[in-house]
Amino acid sequence: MEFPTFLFTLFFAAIIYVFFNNQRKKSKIPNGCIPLPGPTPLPIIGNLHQINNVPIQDFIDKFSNEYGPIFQVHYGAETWVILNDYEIVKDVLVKRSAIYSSRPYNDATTRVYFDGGKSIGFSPYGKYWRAMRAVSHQALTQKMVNINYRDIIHTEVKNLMIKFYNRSSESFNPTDDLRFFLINLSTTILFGQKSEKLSLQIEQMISEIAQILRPENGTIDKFPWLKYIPFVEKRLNRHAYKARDLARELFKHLLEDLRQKLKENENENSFAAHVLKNMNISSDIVSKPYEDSLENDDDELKKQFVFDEVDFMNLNNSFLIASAITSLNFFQWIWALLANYPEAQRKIQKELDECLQGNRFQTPQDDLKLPYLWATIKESLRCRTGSSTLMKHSTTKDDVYRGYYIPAKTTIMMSYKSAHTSEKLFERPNEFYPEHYLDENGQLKKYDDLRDPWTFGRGRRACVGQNLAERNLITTVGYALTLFNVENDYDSITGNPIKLDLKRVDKRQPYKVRFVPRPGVTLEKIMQMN
Ligand code: HEM
Repeated sequence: MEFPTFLFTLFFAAIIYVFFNNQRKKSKIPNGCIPLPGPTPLPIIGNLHQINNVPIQDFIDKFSNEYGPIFQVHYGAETWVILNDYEIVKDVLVKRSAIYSSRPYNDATTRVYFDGGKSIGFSPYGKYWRAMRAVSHQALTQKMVNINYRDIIHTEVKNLMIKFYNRSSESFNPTDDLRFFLINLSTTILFGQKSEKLSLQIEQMISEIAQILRPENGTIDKFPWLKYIPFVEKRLNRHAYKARDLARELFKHLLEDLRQKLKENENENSFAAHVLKNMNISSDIVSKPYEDSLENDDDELKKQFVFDEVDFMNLNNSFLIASAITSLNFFQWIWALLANYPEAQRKIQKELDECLQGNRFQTPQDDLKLPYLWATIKESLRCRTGSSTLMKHSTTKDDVYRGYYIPAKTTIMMSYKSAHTSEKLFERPNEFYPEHYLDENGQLKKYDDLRDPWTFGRGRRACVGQNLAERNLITTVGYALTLFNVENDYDSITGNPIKLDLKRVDKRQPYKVRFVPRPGVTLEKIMQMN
């Protein structure tokens, strides 16, 4: 068959397949259930004509007004059920988490980059994921973070502060310094090592993987038949293949180094060392997350899961990506926010000065004396999450929720906005107001499942690195405000500060701020402070 004829036949076959598939899905809705509302899809492209290139939050707002807080859209062959109400999101993530805690199978990320879902973040819900999660959790408890990683955080944050001090005569965009700070911090925590070469390799790998992580990316998920055309598949997944090759090379060396280090010192304390000691790794077995996670695996729960080396490397890789990308989002935002709100800085500095007397840095033991700092971190996470929706979830079996039929393997997208900007939950939902998290005595309010930021997720699949992430955020912002006033750039003619447009910062547009040393702060003093 000629190639164009082959393509045409394939295209035609795909139309028929999608058409019949849609009909089949419609007829499968059980009696008494309501079909999910949503814009009418066209054959093959679904709702792409209405949602492609539209910011996710914009179409969520638009369709929610029309169809309510639960609706579906079709990204080509992919169906997303969108939840845009915090009570519903909580129901699904917490009360019905046994059904809603899987991840959709994404061609570039799951199949190519993570070798068929061999990782914690992209594995299906089930036996494999539970075993991954247990190993990770052990290495990231509050206690482990404070005992094992706090010193590393202290050292790396102090180095960052020295960089900021050395640039204190200018206004600058801190993104590059922050990126390398986060990579160095992650590699030191994960593997007990850092170097410029390593940072550059990771930087390259992350920039490739970042191209495929956006929820709306994934042409092959929208048009699955494309993957049967070899050169098209290779081209569409080029970032995933490149990132995978870089990761394999990188982690192979890191694993060799780690094994060598453990021979020399079995008390090696890095995250990877801890995981390697607790993970049952065999060279004979090849785990297959999808097959290994089949339902009815309860009897197997007590048996220790057997992993392979790729699982180990991909677990560490997931942590690297998860920590570097999400934390960078936070840090790109927080300095702009603080520069625009000097009054919040003064309140934080007052409590830092009272607690530390200007001659040391804070430690986890000081946490209770720093409520305004904690409230500011929470409020900045509430005001800006870095993406409109949580990481995609997926259903493990059919469910009927509020009368709607939601079949197994449906992709579930949950919007942060419904909780973060709810007038029912917040006095000033659209303002930066750290007092949202303080009680009448100025103390941090007790954790509240609805009002606390949803930025780390909720339920079984919530961020497993939250303790580490929060320790890092609080330490970095606390150290910075102990040493500096974060100021807006000045207009060179009038000398007036230029207030930043936070909407542009939110869209990751570059901006500049100044880190102006506070009275008495010198390089020598920073070097001496512990
Ligand atoms: C500001 C920093 C961070 C934010 C905002 C953040 C946020 C999130 C969110 C929203 C999820 C998905 C929750 C869900 O699907 O319901 C997640 C998952 C995850 N995070 Fe984080 N994270 C941060 C830092 C970290 C760090 C430092 C680590 C590692 C040490 C980490 C490791 C992970 C992992 C492994 C998962 C996947 C969990 C799973 O699928 O079971 N994160 N994170």
